[in-house]
Amino acid sequence: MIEIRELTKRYGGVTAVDHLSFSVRPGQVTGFLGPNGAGKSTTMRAIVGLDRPSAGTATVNGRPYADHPDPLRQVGAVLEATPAHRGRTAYHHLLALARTHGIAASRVDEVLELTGLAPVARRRAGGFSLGMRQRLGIAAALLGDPAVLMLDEPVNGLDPDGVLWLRTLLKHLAADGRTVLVSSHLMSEMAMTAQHLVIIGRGRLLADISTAELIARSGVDRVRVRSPQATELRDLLVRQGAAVTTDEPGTLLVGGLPVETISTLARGHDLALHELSPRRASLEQAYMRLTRDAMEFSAMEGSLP
Ligand SMILES: Nc1ncnc2c1ncn2[C@@H]1O[C@H](COP(=O)(O)OP(=O)(O)OP(=O)(O)O)[C@@H](O)[C@H]1O
Repeated sequence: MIEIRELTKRYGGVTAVDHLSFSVRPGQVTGFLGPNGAGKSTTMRAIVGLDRPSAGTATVNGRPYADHPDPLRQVGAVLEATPAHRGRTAYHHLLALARTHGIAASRVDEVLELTGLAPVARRRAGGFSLGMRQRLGIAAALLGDPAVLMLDEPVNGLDPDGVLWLRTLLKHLAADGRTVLVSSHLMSEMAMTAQHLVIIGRGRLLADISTAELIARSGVDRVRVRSPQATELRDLLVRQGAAVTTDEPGTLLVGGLPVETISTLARGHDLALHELSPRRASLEQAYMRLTRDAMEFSAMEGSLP
């Protein structure tokens, strides 16, 4: 469990994180979302004690990270993809880490298998691609078999196979009862990986919500209707107060009337329907709306005398 309470971090005149509070619970993947510069990395650095908060607290399993006698067994963190000594092989990099943290050497082979690095374990990390370095960072984070796993933008540099692999791995780790926090600026990726979402903008909390609920709240925006009598149908729907637009001949996008009403009206006027499909505002749109509003709000605040 990670608990952030009223966390604030200022760098000179810049407030990177602003009275932020949220909890990350075990048993599910939590996506940490926000546009570039929202404060995700700063928050994650504060969680592992790399950044000292200006105010507020960040605790892991009830204590600040630095107060744990066995931090590598508490939290596995992948904050940037440059962890390894370039001249060392992947195996020796992990072995050195294991030795300095009292972890059995046999665990090195386990994490190499888990991350798909076993075939390149004897190659020098200096020659690794960005994707391989990401995997090596994840292997290091998993060494202590930690209860909490935290990854900052781990998808960067991974190819589509790697993205799918990571998504599956994170879900398994969470299903085993671990706390998994993973940051991204891509809502589409997080919607497929995370069961819960914490969304921030300009260092402030915008939403702390289950992915399912955010999808449900995105709601039905409009109904797409196709008809060989689209013009008559459009006039009819407008008379009923609908907002109707057209993006291709014979097709209407109808706002303000439910599917049932459109169907009943068309039947009552003998108008044929070839398609009647509700369109959900995409999650991406819901996310953009949420973060854009935060930006505008902050811009307005900034312009006040
Ligand atoms: N060491 C630092 N010194 C000064 N300003 C910083 C420092 N670290 C971060 N910032 C500023 O704090 C704000 C938040 O940055 P942060 O890197 O935490 O955001 P982020 O959400 O992780 O963004 P990104 O997705 O671009 O990595 C930004 O305005 C950034 O310029």
